[in-house]
Amino acid sequence: MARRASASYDERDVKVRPGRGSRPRSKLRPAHSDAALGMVIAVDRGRYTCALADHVVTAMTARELGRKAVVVGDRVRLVGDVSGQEGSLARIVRVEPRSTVLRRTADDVDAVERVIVANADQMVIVTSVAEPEPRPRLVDRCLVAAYDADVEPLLCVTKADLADPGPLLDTYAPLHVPTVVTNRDGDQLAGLDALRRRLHERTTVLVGHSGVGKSTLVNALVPDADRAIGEVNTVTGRGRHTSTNAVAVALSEQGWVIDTPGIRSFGLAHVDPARLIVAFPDLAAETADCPRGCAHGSSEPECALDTALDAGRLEPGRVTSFRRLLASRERRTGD
Ligand SMILES: Nc1nc2c(ncn2[C@@H]2O[C@H](COP(=O)(O)OP(=O)(O)OP(=O)(O)O)[C@@H](O)[C@H]2O)c(=O)[nH]1
Ligand SMILES: [Zn+2]
Repeated sequence: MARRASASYDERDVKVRPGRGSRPRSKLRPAHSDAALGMVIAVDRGRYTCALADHVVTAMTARELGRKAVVVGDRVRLVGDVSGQEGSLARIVRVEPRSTVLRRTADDVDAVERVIVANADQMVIVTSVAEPEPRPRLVDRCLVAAYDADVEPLLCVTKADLADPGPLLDTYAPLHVPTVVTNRDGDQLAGLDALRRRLHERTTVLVGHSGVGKSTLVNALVPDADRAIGEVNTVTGRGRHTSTNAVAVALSEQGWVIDTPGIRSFGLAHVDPARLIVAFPDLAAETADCPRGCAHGSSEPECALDTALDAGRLEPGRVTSFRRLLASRERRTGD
């Protein structure tokens, strides 16, 4: 299925700072202070599709940016031909400071971090009740990444027409993560209104395993998403978007939803192992009774997680998920 972006965004979504025309240019502050502000909505082989106030332009990065990665969600300053006309190419001369950075590594020991999106304030973790089966450990990893990046998580359980979402919801109930359930009903998607309310005026990144229904959600939320991506592709002249990249789509309600390609794993080499527990609040509550310095791993002699397990206060699967993640991360430091 084609990845998509929107050419029909709302100009209120792109916040333009007041001009600085009256201020003299200092030597330290180079030119381009009058550069147009845009948001990167798609990246494809060195070409950046950027949404300006009322049109979309294709851009490349200027040499002065160096090797700094520019990703979907970035607010950038553009110079050159910003008309967006066919064949035009603008230059990105600056990346504005990011409010959030969502990262991922190939595995838990990989030193190379990949920034998935910038400036997202919400992460919708999409998981289907069936086809494909839920992968709780992938969900846990997404939660870790969300908390680490200071991005608010939301769980979206899809395909509730195929199986009862109850057990999956029960698993995550103790986490107090907001949850939305959707299902196919004829050729419609039910449950969208609750999701729409959660997306209002926010920049939301959708993550999840391949096939869970992310693109289906985006298409249902933004009825012209497919047409919009077609327009972007005409601009870049590169045909269909590769499914290896994230794409931002503007919501008519204001806000952005960023579709990302399906993932099999979510490497967390960049996350401090001591912070993993933050994504497991149900477990964290039990660790108050741990001895000082307890890392809560399976080899800890007096970890309160074991006491809680024995007493039946915790679901074994939750503790296993946490400890597997912890062990996987600790391998890196050789502990
Ligand atoms: N039964 C049912 N099928 C659904 C539902 N939502 C999506 N699907 C189907 O699930 C399949 C995968 O949906 P996609 O939206 O392409 O999934 P995706 O998460 O975008 O997958 P990737 O692009 O690989 O990451 C498609 O055949 C959809 O028609 C649903 O609520 N119920
Ligand atoms: Zn412990």
